[in-house]
Amino acid sequence: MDAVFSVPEPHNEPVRGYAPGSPERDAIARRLGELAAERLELPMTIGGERRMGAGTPIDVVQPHRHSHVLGVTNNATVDDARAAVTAAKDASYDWQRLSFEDRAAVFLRAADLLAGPWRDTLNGATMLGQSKTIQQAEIDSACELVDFLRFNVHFARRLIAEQPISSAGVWNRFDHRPLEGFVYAITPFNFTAIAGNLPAAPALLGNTVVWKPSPTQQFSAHFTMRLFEAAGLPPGVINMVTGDGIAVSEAALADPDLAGIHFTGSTAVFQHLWRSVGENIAKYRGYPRLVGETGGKDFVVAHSSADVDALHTALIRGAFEYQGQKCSAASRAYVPRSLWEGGLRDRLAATAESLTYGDVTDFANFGGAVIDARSFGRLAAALDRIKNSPESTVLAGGTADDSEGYFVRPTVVECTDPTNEVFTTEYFGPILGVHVFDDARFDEVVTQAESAAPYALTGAIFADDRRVVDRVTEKLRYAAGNFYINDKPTGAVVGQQPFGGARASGTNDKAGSWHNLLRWTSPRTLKETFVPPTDHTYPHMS
Ligand SMILES: NC(=O)c1ccc[n+]([C@@H]2O[C@H](COP(=O)([O-])OP(=O)(O)OC[C@H]3O[C@@H](n4cnc5c(N)ncnc54)[C@H](O)[C@@H]3O)[C@@H](O)[C@H]2O)c1
Ligand SMILES: N[C@@H](CCC=O)C(=O)O
Repeated sequence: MDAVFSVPEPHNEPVRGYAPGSPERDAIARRLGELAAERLELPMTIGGERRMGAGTPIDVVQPHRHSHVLGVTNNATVDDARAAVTAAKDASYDWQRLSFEDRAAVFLRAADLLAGPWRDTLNGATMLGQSKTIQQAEIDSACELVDFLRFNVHFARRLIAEQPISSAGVWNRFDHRPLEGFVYAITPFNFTAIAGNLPAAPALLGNTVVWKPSPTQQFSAHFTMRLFEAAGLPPGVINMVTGDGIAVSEAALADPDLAGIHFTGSTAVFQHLWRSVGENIAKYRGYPRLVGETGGKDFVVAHSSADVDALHTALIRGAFEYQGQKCSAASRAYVPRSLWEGGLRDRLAATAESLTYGDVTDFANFGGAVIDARSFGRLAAALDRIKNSPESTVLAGGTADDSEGYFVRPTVVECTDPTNEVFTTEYFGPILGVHVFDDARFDEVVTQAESAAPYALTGAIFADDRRVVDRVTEKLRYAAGNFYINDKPTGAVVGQQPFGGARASGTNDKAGSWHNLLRWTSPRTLKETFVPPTDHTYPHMS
């Protein structure tokens, strides 16, 4: 077809409310019942074929009721990983020869399927497998994933429209090639949307991918893979391998055709991957692109002019939604004594104590469980250290119970030492550290908070005094990749607040924006001269 196509204008998928009596609530309740009743095989998908593999089996359970097994998956072996790499390479030529519009249509169709008939399946799987409430699942596995898919197409279309200028007699062009080789996408447990986006974004630009989801997200990853297939994704474009990823990395990181890593997860794992790439650098055909969005120790700084109601709500939602398991979660707060002793302390503690964490299929609950036994153990140990720290006072929570599910209570800790681990260590759970300061020390506290932790992901200032907003925004310019004024530091929306951080928080390539997509192309410049010169001399030579 000879045409320059425009792509549909993207819009953010509206968030459904699931209020009592609403049709969407009845529908998700039904689907949750069906999903919970199954005990699925959760296979790999390699070159379009499903395979369980011979690696060690892993039970995928409901974190809020760990005796309930949703499905069984297997650790991919080196052979499985090699098969996935081969399948990705084999599919590469045909996939990149398809027009951009054909590739875009697959992902636009996936977005519409997800917004419609697949919505309850992805939301239900995310609720059961990752212990998200319906609100937290809806903003993730439905809306954010739909947004990623639609906005990626819009941004990629703009990117490939980018062309150089041409002088008289010459036509210059940019060929936006996919990378030469395959992309290795490794995804975290906590966002179904991120897990879907990391393989999909490079694939949209013509790359083929080996995708390794987290074992604790495998239930919703399984349905995401089925969704891509239902949307017409050809075999081998995205190859999903399962399990802990150790054997997958052994094969993928040693392969000469590794062209890029698209990672989201902890800082330690990304640093390990980066080191391995460095050690293998002479083996590769090119320099692999390394894109990693990693940990955070996200702050809320309050000024005495702040609106206390707004601050209170932001701290509760920012710290305790999804059990604090967001890279963006508010985990350290700096609060002036006038606000703290003027009522915020007691109110924050009372609200935190009132939050109910439980079975997420009971829609009355505010949250669920933390993801697994490892996370529970890490958080329980942190709570023990906090309780033994003389500078710390636990004002709410501080307890954990894994008898039925991996439950950790929303915890508020007041700590006098701003260098204590509660202000520096990413716990990835519902623990909020609060440092209270005399109002006159505000600037000093902002300076300390700026680099108290190695991360620079998200942060917020609460103040009504505009001069303070201006001063702090400038002072904390490099302390967060996503900075919020009078709002919680979580809940970035695709297309509105492009997301990512720097320092130990990652390469800041802003998921869901053209900055990220740029990393998955390797442009070739074409210069065509219509009437080439036929005399090698220049005027100054005569
Ligand atoms: N900055 C962001 O945008 C962002 C978003 C979500 C989560 N996170 C971060 O992710 C972390 C929580 O997620 P998590 O617990 O899933 O992280 P994680 O680092 O434990 O695991 C991430 C992924 O890496 C895999 N993995 C671990 N070692 C591997 C290896 N050697 N080879 C291949 N794969 C390997 C895991 O199986 C998983 O799929 C937190 O630190 C959080 O801040 C960051
Ligand atoms: N983008 C999400 C966080 C992703 C990390 O877990 C937010 O803005 O809350």
